[in-house]
Amino acid sequence: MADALLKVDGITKRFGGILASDRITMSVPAGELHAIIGPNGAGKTTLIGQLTGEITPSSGTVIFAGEDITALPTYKRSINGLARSFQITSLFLDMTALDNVALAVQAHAGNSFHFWRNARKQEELRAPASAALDRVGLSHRAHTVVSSMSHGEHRQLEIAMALATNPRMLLLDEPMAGMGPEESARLVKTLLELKKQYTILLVEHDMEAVFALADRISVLVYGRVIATGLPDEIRANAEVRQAYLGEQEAVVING
Ligand SMILES: Nc1ncnc2c1ncn2[C@@H]1O[C@H](COP(=O)(O)OP(=O)(O)OP(=O)(O)O)[C@@H](O)[C@H]1O
Repeated sequence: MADALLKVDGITKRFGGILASDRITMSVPAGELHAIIGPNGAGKTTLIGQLTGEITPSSGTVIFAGEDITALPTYKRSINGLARSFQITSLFLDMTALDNVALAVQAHAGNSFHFWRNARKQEELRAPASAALDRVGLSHRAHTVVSSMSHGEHRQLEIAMALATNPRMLLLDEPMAGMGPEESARLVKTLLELKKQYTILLVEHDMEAVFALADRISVLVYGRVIATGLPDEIRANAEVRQAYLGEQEAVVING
């Protein structure tokens, strides 16, 4: 797939005796929402970590937009346009939603910005921050202090912070985790909009969300990709059903 935006070639990661990534090869063309599913401990977070640069693979390469980024640190990958949604732990709880996103814009821009220095620079940070909040449906909460927002809103805010870095591709690690059905449904709607503009890699346990959103799905089991395909192909795949989807059958079959 010559025009893949992201190409992972033979990524392997060992933690002592555990093979957390076992020669993972996959590619995500521009414009695709690619979901990674698999049971607990399958190696999904380890894979994402190797894409963001937080974990160094034992072997294999990661190519993004035609460039070998395997050895690049996280901040350089972010500058290249590969953005991971921020973690809740990185939110400043006593600041407003808008200021949190503005700080993400500033962090991405590096030292060329000094956040509180003058009004014009503040506006340069706040305009893209405001646009990012709008894209995740949080405009009405822009001036709300983050500590008084719900868990679901925090997760939306993390995505807004990733969007504020003007990425080409978004890496989302379990964005629905800890959400109730209503919050999940709202986030699915948001992601349906975002997928029109961004290439997205989504790790998610919520099968209803995955099958509502994914263009293609890869299934990881014991660090190995056992299947990649269209949602219908994954639903029908006997090995996948046996390894993983059996327990999710009601959702998947009716999905
Ligand atoms: N830093 C580490 N040191 C040792 N073992 C690790 C480390 N990180 C992950 N592992 C192991 O690697 C395997 C894959 O873990 P990983 O967290 O990537 O799975 P996962 O699919 O994200 O799981 P979950 O769905 O529960 O989040 C597991 O066996 C885990 O215990």
